Amino acid sequence: MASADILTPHTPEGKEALAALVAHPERAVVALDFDGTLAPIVPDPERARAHPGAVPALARLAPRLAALAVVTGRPAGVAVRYGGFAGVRGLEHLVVLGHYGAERWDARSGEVRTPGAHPGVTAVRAELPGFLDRIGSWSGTWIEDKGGRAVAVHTRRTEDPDAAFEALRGPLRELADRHGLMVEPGRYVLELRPAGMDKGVALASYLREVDAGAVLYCGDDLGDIAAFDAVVELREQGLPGLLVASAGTTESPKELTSRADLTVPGPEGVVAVLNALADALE
Ligand SMILES: O=P(O)(O)OC[C@H]1O[C@H](O[C@H]2O[C@H](CO)[C@@H](O)[C@H](O)[C@H]2O)[C@H](O)[C@@H](O)[C@@H]1O
Repeated sequence: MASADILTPHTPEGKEALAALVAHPERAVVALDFDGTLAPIVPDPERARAHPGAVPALARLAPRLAALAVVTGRPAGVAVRYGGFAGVRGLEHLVVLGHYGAERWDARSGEVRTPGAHPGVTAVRAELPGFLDRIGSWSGTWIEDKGGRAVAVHTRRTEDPDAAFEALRGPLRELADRHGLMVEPGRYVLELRPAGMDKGVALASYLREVDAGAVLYCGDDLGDIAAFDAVVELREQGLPGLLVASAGTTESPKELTSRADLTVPGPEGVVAVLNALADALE
């Protein structure tokens, strides 16, 4: 992929934000989602790993920026492990906002700050296997235990992931309601987690914290729409923002791609964008 060509937003807002980012990288924040953006989608969520070009590209870019963040639905520590983000030269100031922003890992300290287990999640973790048996969920439906802050039910490995996903929506909503949780839908995954935090709230608060002068946000899934919306709102208040969708498969949600200033083909395209930006800043 030709390096400079990929970094070509098609909207005036995107072009303006890219110009602001290149003019003052020392005030800019680059924030990216993990699965589907930095890591290719794979059938087994425990085998997801960052694209081999992702960490080198992030490490090239980070020293030129005000801040670099990964904003993910994963527990922060899991994203750090699967991403290979710890102890990397150039990523000494990386921040990973996990569980949609409820958790935070700082490369500086190497520690995760977490609000601890939520009683509703604890109850659902215990109830879920029996619940899925009782409702007769599709064979291949898989529970991802994400610790005390969320539990996810995946249908990618069933015979008909769409049908299995649709069949689960109603029952899981009812289960979540009963335990004071919300259902976060994603790419063949329905996640039960506490309300009150999303990637938009997390991103906006982080941008305020570092006094960002411009932002690039890149994501691939429904959970990233809150971050896209936050950037659109901040743009209206004068903060230049570039929205990048990691897409190119039939799974890419239109609600996300239609809001993007730039759409690139999956993690490979994201790595190309990061390298093109690093080239522009060098
Ligand atoms: O916010 P993200 O970093 O994008 O995390 C969202 C969810 O991603 C993971 O599931 C997705 O990726 C899996 C591995 O490629 C794939 O098998 C699955 O179908 C996708 O939905 C993760 O397992 C979830 O916990 C995250 O919430």
